[in-house]
Amino acid sequence: MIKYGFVKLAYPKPETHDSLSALLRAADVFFSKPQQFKDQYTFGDYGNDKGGYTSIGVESVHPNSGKKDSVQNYVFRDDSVVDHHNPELAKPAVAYFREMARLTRCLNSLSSLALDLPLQKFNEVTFPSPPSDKNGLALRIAKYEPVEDIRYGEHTDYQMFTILYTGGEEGLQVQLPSGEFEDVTFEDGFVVNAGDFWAGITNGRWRSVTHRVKGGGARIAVPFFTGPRGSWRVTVGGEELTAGEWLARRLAKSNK
Ligand SMILES: O=C(O)CCC(=O)C(=O)O
Ligand SMILES: [Fe+2]
Repeated sequence: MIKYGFVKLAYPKPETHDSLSALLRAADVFFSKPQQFKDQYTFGDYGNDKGGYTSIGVESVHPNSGKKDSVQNYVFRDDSVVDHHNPELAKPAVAYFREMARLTRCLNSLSSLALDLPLQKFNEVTFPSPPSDKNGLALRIAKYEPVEDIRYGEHTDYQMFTILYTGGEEGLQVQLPSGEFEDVTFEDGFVVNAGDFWAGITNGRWRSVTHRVKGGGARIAVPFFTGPRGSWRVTVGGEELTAGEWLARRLAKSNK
């Protein structure tokens, strides 16, 4: 986290891998459906509160590049309000979302220990009890087109952690402190990226890592984003604002 802004994490338990496999099978089926079928699950811009489908050529994740990414996505923002979603995808997605929420609790506690902070500090803001405003958790299932060009522009992730399944195929590249981009693959688990909030939380000790997806064969990746309730106050690049304001600002840019 200090030098590279990411770590590799082996599957914590077999159930995680099983629920991921079920999700990948359902995703394969969903993305192979006709465009008109998939479009009925679009509920707004990428990043909207209901989640759902975003077609190819909508997202533009590199801030200010204006270049559209060669990817289609399906997003779940919740593990309970799912009636509007594609049912075949929602079933395994909810199970996987819950696995990821459990893993998020572990990573949050581990972070507190590493930073010498109260053990439940990050869990209290990610999973407030009773639930107050919306947290930043989101499951993204991304199907990349087989193209030679960069398929997902360079960016940092917006919030706390990204627990990313990349499969064994090349695609993900992270920027090293030297400025070079290096291929990262990990078949037996997740790549966990640090997002934009950590630098403010740790006084600059942990950094968010710039990464992108290079060209290659068709590929599915499954990032799970973790983030606090929207009203939590954060500092990003010297500016103090709420987590929700920062997330909305970054998402708005990625829809341009
Ligand atoms: O597809 C990948 O490996 C990376 C995805 C990513 O960077 C993201 O969703 O923020
Ligand atoms: Fe990312």
